[in-house]
Amino acid sequence: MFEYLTAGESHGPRLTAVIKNLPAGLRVEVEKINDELYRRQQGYGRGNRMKIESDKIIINSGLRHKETLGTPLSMTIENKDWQNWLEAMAPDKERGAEVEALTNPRPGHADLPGALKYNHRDLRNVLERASARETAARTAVGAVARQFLEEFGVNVYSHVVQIGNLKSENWTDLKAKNPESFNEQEAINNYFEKLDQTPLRCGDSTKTEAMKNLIDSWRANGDSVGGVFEIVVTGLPVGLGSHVHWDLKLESKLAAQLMGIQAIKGVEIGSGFKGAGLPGSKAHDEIYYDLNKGFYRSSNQAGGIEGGMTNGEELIIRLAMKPIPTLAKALHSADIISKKERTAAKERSDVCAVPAASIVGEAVTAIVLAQSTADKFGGDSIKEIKRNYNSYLEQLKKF
Ligand SMILES: Cc1cc2nc3c(=O)[nH]c(=O)nc-3n(C[C@H](O)[C@H](O)[C@H](O)COP(=O)(O)O)c2cc1C
Ligand SMILES: C=C(O[C@@H]1CC(C(=O)O)=C[C@@H](OP(=O)(O)O)[C@H]1O)C(=O)O
Repeated sequence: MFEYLTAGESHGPRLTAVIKNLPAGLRVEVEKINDELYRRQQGYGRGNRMKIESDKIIINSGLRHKETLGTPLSMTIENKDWQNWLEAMAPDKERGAEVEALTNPRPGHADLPGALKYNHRDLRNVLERASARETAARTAVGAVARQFLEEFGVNVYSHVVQIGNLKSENWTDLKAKNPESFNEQEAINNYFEKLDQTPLRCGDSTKTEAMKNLIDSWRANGDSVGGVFEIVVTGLPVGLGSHVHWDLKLESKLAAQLMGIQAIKGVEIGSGFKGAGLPGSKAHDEIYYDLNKGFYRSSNQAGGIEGGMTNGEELIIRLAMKPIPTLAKALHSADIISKKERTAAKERSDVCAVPAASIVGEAVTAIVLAQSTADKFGGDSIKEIKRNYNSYLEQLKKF
């Protein structure tokens, strides 16, 4: 379930997303999809393209009176910038003499390996699809997945924890500070990226302005900057994913799809790389039992996954994003036609897309979790899936 495809070039007419097999009877609010598209566009550090676009979803099939039909859900997002690229990106017109080929590849982008692999002599044939414009379509798919997950009380949050070398505390640090007085809902409200708030939400609000200033200084230098964001998921039941085969493990599904986001170069679950340096006595989450709560843990180093399965604790993921490859002070490159020394192409570009990517990270996480939930509880309608889910909860209660 929730298999999907996206299509579309960055400066083509529109982006398309098709979700192949959703359960019937799922309530989908178009406004909630638009909210996520809006959040993705807000991130601090973006370039001028975001002033042109104002992404809105168009539903083409699969939804009737706000409920899924169990048929393919197809959606499109118009590229407003298309109007400025009618000649350069025309699908069914011969190439005009005025359309210049782009021949100076950018280090760090798909330009050169893509041209060599696909035998293109115009780098635009590669970059148009490599572009993270595509993440708008994935965010729309994620927004549908989120609405499915909400039916099961699952919520996905994110915030920025590092810009350049400037770090802020993460969710695990925050919870460890005052475990006795920790109020989960209050912390969630204070900590995570929201629709109506600053476009760079860092849990440690004292660092938010410093992070923005850092992005501004990289922009002033004609440079770019990367960072790390953290995703936290609440409300997951025990047992999504499986230990029985490598490709059924929840981490392998999460890592594969999250690494599929443009410019993401590292995935960490729970204490991750830091955990590798801890003694075993400090690295694991001791098991307790309470008649009301059932089995629970006093810490969450595992980040909510043990043996490839959710263990009922919060899912905690951190993703490293490299600095944006297009630089105003362009890097050294070589022309693919003349083979002579040239500086890399410098198109209009973002300086930092870590806050924006955190929204894409939420969407992709929601997609993986919706897929895993549908795999475990199966069914053609949302009612059938819920029935299976509720009877599983009963089984856990009686365990
Ligand atoms: C939300 C988002 C916005 C991005 N904006 C830009 C940009 O404006 N300019 C650019 O060169 N790369 C940008 N990137 C990164 C490139 O798309 C990415 O580095 C490129 O496709 C090569 O893929 P790779 O970094 O995964 O190897 C962005 C990535 C994301 C997730
Ligand atoms: C369009 C989006 O991001 C784009 C991602 C991107 C890249 O190379 O990845 C390059 C830029 O495109 P342009 O050259 O048109 O300014 C970004 O604006 C978007 O996120 O919607």
